[in-house]
Amino acid sequence: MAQGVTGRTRRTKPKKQERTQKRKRDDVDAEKLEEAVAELDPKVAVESFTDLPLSAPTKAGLKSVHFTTLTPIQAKAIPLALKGFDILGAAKTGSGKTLAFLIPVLENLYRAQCIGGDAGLGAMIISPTRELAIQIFDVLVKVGRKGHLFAAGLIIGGKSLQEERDALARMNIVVCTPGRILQHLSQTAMFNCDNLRMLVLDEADRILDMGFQRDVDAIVEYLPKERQTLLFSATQTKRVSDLARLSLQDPEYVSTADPAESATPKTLQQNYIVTPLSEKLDTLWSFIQSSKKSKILVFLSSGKQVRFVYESFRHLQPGIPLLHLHGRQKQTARLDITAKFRAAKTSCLFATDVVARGLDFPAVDWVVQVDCPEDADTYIHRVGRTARYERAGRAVLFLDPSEEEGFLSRLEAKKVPIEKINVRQKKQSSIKNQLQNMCFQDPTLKYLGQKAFVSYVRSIHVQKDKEVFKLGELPLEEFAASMGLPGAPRIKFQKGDDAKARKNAPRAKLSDSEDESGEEADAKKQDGVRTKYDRMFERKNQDVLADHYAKMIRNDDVSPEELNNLDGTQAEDDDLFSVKRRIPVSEDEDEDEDAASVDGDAADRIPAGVKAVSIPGAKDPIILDSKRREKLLKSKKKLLKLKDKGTKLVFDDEGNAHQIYELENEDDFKAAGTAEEQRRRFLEEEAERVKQADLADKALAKDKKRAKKEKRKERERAEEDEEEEGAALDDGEDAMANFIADAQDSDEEEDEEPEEREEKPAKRPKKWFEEDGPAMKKRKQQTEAEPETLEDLEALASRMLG
Ligand SMILES: Nc1ncnc2c1ncn2[C@@H]1O[C@H](COP(=O)(O)OP(=O)(O)OP(=O)(O)O)[C@@H](O)[C@H]1O
Repeated sequence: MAQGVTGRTRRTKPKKQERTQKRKRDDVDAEKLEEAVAELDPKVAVESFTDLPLSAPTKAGLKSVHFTTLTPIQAKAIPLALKGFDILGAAKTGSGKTLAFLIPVLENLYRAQCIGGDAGLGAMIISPTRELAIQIFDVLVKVGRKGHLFAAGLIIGGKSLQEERDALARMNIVVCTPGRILQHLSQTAMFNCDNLRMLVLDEADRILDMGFQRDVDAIVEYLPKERQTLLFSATQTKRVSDLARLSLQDPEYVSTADPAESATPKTLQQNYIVTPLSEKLDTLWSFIQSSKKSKILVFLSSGKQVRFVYESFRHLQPGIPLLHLHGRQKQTARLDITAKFRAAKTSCLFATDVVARGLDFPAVDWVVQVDCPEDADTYIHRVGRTARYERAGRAVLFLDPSEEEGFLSRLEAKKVPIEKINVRQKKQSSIKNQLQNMCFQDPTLKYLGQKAFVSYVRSIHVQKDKEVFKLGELPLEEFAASMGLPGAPRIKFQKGDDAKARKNAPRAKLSDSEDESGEEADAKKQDGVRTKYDRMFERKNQDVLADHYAKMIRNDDVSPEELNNLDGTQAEDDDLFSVKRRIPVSEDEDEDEDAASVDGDAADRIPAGVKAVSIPGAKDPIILDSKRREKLLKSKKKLLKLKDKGTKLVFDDEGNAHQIYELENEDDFKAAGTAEEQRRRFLEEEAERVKQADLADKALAKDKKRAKKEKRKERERAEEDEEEEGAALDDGEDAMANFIADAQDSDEEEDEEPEEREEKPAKRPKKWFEEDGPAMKKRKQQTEAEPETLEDLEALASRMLG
């Protein structure tokens, strides 16, 4: 089959003459198949693909992927779909629904000889997420590549409209996401779907729900009414209104689920634990610690939660490769991460519901739901990422005591067999102090934590099921403390906030709203009025975060050690995830001569082609990737900064050095209380110190704001005085005077408040993580670059599609 990836159709070899001959043979085949399909009795059970009237290329494709027996949903749905019925297909997660619609798509278009550029678009397959669309496309290519001549492509965005447009014009089968295909339908003059024969909605209930409602209704308007429609999902919609929207004609409801049975696979073991919100992170950490040799998928409620948990756990070096995925990452990063998780033997992926549906990650051992899903259907899809197609798997759900009763009743209604288990107290460890320490030392992590907190609370606020999600009963202060935050950030809720609409909003839009909401935590005034200063403060923080995150996503999604692990060579646990800090360099100081050489160990970590020198006493070698760094070596004063500060030691009578604490008098130590008391006191003091530092930060910001306000008032007063004086001037002079005053004002404003300008945040000194040397640039090019050309994307997709 000819395949195109996000923007162009790519044809496989057969030369023109061979193709024409093949088309003739196919015509004959198609006619024979048509007769065979007409005679096919869908009530007669079929077991093997060879029992079905399928074309030779499809049979060969199935053989090449070693599929011989049909799964129950395939056995029921394929014969009906071949005969042209509209279908509502429902079967458990991992039961083979993808082929249940792909085989009929290939076959029905084949029999109709809807092949080649002139035939036009014959089938449209819509998926709710890009990842799932790619996976469907992957299966289509695998099954269709043994001799089918269709042109198939992916339209999921991440590519210029023009390139996608050109490709669409030649496609016979398109796999797409709703938003992007609608964009083409409404903006591409030459794109028409008059010949469309089949519409398929995978995860149909999701596509038909509130979030995609408008897009889907608009898409359907462009499609011919006379067509075959196939809807598939593990949690199927049967709402008449939904079916009417799609103009389904007497659809056949095909389900393999026994109504008395659960919609979850039998091979899945499901448990829940009750853990207060404030202990969730501790429980998750302890869980990961006890499952280091597993492949784990952890669901959290928002991208910000995912980012915070991933970043903080990474710093804590859990001894298992960590990955994270959410809808606001760039497409290339998302594809890369799904590919890595697919290939991994042991790994822990923190993700939002962007991977809850349809994705077929092989051999996931555990699905952990740290944040309660919005409803039972989401629960079913999430746990469905494990125990796929006859394999075993385990799922565990964390519930706050306030959620337990409500959510269990929702699961019971869906007959989900779930049992309570308790956490072994011996295995439970707390990371609260480490998180507190990390947030204190690293403001970026603190901001992330605050954003994560706010987004979590918002996600609870917007939940529709108030019997499960009771914001008032959640221990929010304790939750903030458990994340290492010095207090619970203040939150202002927006009216009419629609979680699903936000979920489906384009990435760019989302990041706007996200940034706005996130920073409310610190920056919004109690009366809700946002000043220029507030905006400036928000912008600065976003700036730090955005850059920091961009870098982390580009460089550190998987550390080299993690990559090793993914390759199967397990590194030492305690070597995992070390964060390599960059060496800070200040610009202006005296210079002097000094130099050194690289030590062997450090040299291993330096990319080939980059010069590096080590400084005696300094932890890391300096990478000579710029003139500035070379200059640095000439300044003794600067070099001093790079050396270790040293440790204070005390010498005993024999002249032996000791750490200070070693020489503390035992009686003194005992007098200060038990070790546990001292530890608790120390932690309390430290927590207080963090709180005070935070208050001081806020007070400072307040003072600055007041000073600025004063200045502005003074200036306004001066302007008023000037205006009064200038009133005596004649008209011409007056206009000129005003003009000059305006110009001066704007200059002044620039000098005084440059950071208040909306367009560009003030340039700030580079941080340790913002090195921009050649090595970095090269790495950036390799890892972060949004694919600019079609070839980039094709290369990427071909990696995905194997
Ligand atoms: N006939 C078959 N024989 C063997 N394996 C199959 C067959 N059909 C599908 N599979 C395998 O079963 C797994 C699950 O299939 P698929 O992803 O289509 O499930 P699904 O029902 O769509 O799941 P979900 O509800 O999560 O989307 C895949 O790994 C697929 O390769």
